[in-house]
Amino acid sequence: MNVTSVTQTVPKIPVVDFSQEDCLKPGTSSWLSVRGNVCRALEEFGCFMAVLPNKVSPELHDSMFGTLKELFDFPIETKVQTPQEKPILDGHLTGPFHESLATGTDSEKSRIFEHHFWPNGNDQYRETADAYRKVMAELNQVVTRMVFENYNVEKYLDDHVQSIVSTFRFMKYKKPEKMGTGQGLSVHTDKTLTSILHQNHVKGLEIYTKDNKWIGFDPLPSSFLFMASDGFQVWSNDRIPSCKHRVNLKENEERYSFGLFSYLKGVTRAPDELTTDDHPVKYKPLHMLDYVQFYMANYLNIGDGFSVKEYCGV
Ligand SMILES: O=C(O)CCC(=O)C(=O)O
Ligand SMILES: [Fe+2]
Repeated sequence: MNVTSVTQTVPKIPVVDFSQEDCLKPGTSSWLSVRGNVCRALEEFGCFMAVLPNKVSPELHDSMFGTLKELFDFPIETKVQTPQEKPILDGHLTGPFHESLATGTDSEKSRIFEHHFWPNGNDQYRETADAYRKVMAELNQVVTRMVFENYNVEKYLDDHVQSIVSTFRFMKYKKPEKMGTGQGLSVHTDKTLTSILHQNHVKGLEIYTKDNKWIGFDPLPSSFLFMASDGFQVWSNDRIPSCKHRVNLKENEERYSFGLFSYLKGVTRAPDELTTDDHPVKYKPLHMLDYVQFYMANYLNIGDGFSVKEYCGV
């Protein structure tokens, strides 16, 4: 009898290294090589781990998580009064295992958020949050440009970028009381265009692959998880899948994370170039801010797994 050895390959979240000089400069050879890696990863996984050691120092990382602990330690009365505007993308939210605090990213909203918690301001919070927000917004712009170039639709890039509106959201997860799949955040895709996440050392974020496997995100102090979300799936006419993920808490420590969640104002639709006879249009035009409000208002009935295909698929 022949014994055949079977090698099982465990998929891994693709890692894209942004440390090479010039890779953030369009047209350079390192830009083109990173662009290839980014676009392959997005089409295959809907996400990738971006490593930016030159942009995020361990000191910045530690300072941010120090200030986030202080933020979540405010009394619940202060947290629930976090300023919130319509359409609701900011403010305080709670779930059974986590809570989040979110602020708009423009300077006025950032100032109001900071002064809600610290009436005299807080330099550590402001400086670290600003530094992260800048790096994450730059990463968002760079990746968006790479994707538009990849599909030869750069002519739409400026209008697209001008319509992006973002929220900066901080999250704290309790220590798990018991082991359980999905404890933390259950399986979902984000109702955003893109989400960029950063976290402390406590693992738990997992992404779902095309071949039905869950893979864990192994963070580094200088890494972000870049996720394409529902809006990108609609825009790309299904070429880039919305990354399905969950938070599965297993470590006996509090987990902190934060993200830049970006939306497109107005209507999102695939460019004509991405809707062809052999790839016909898959979605009705999507008004993303209405979609988010619909999801939040109907959450109890439609649940976490509600997809953009159910909302506006043709
Ligand atoms: O905390 C994380 O790492 C993930 C958060 C998340 O998936 C979300 O807020 O939609
Ligand atoms: Fe998410």
